[in-house]
Order: sequence, then C-alpha cells, then structure tokens
Amino acid sequence: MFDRKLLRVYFIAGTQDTSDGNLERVLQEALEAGITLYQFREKGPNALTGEAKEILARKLFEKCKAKGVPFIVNDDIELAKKIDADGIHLGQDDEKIENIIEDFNDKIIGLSVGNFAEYDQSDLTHVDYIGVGPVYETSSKSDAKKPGGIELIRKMRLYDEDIPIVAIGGITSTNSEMIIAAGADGISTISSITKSDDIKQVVTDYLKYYTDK
Ligand SMILES: Cc1ncc(COP(=O)(O)OP(=O)(O)O)c(N)n1
Ligand SMILES: Cc1nc(C(=O)O)sc1CCOP(=O)(O)O
Ligand SMILES: [Mg+2]
Repeated sequence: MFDRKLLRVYFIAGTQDTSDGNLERVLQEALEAGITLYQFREKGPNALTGEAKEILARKLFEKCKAKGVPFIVNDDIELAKKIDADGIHLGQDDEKIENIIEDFNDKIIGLSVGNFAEYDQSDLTHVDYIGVGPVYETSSKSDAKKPGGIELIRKMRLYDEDIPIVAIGGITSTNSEMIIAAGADGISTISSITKSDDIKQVVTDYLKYYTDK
C-alpha cells in the first residue's frame, strides 16, 4: 500500500537543474532538510547518458537509502530496472504502464496527468500517485503545458476523491499552502530547491503545512 505522506515534499532534479552541476551536494542538503521523496530526472541537451548517468544515479540512490527516502527514476525504465530503484515516473507520452508493470509490480509508479482528458484515457490500475500540473508557469520543463492554476488541483481532487495527488509546476513555499488546501497530498518541486541559497528553510517551510507528523 502506497503511503501518500511520501508525496509531501517531493524533490525532482537532474544535473541540468543545478548551477554548478553538483547534484550530489544539492540532494544531500535536501535530504538533510527532510524531503520525503526524490526523482532523478536527467533531461535536456547536456544530460548525462549511459555509464555516467548510471554512476551518478547509484551515488544519489545511496544517499536516499541512507535517509530512508525512496528513489524514483524519471522516464528511464532500463536504468530503474538496472539499479533496482524504488520506482518510476512516466508521462502520457512515455512507455505505457501496462508494458512495464511486470518489472515494477512491487515498485512505486507515478503517472503525469495534466487534465481530465488525460485522466480519462489513463489506466490507473497500477498507478500509486498522479503528478498534476503545471499548476503555475515553470522554467524547468521546456515542453510544459499551459498552467491550470489552483483550480486544476481543486477540480482533480473532486474528480477523484481518493487518488494520491502531487501538484507540480511553479510551486514555492509561498503558494504551497493553497495547493494542499485545494486537495493535493503534496507538492513536487525542482527550482524552489535547486535555486535556493537556503534549502533547509525552503523544505522546513513546505513541511510546516502538514499538521500530523
Ligand atoms: C511528479 C511528477 N509529475 C509530473 C512529471 C512530468 O512527467 P512528464 O510529463 O513525463 O515529463 P518529463 O518530466 O519526463 O519531462 C514528473 N516528472 N514528475
Ligand atoms: C517536471 C515537470 N513536470 C511538469 C508537469 O506539468 O507535468 S512541470 C515540471 C517542472 C517543475 O519544475 P519547477 O518546480 O521548477 O517549476
Ligand atoms: Mg516523462
């Protein structure tokens, strides 16, 4: 049974999101600050590939293990299988879950859902959580859709009252309270952590909106 509390502060990052390429340092700080889930999303023209990507993934996975934080791989099914990651996150244009479920039966499976049409066309049988967004404008995803605002979260929660929802896109510690109040189980963020000079403070701010510990 998936624990929806893992979605509270879901940090996503690849080397492209850091100012100096030092993702190990950024993740270590985020873990020490109390993130609840991590997604390795190595993407874009300068993204690491092959062996270099695998070596970095293994290092980051070890850091997560040391803190008991599950390690999710974005898109790369072969890498997730090879390193026995805790889960995989797939989008609407990625591999279909029915084609990979055999290898990910006991793993966390996340699916992106940007609107009701995508919700309706998705087989959610094996999905542990949906990533709903973008809520606000984002500069971290080049092909992001038009933002749906807080209403996207509110309506998605009414559409499915039970599914674990993590909101994504332009989230900061200032707007996260509204997003949780609208029905999300948590927030996922790239830049509010990777661009921060005080990661501890950002994560602490996110965590304070959850009253039960
Ligand atoms: C938690 C979460 N939600 C949504 C996404 C976006 O996934 P996708 O649409 O496949 O886009 P890419 O991240 O692959 O560019 C996500 N990664 N995580
Ligand atoms: C990876 C991703 N997926 C999105 C979606 O809408 O599915 S928005 C996004 C980028 C989120 O980065 P930031 O927290 O810096 O805005
Ligand atoms: Mg994807």
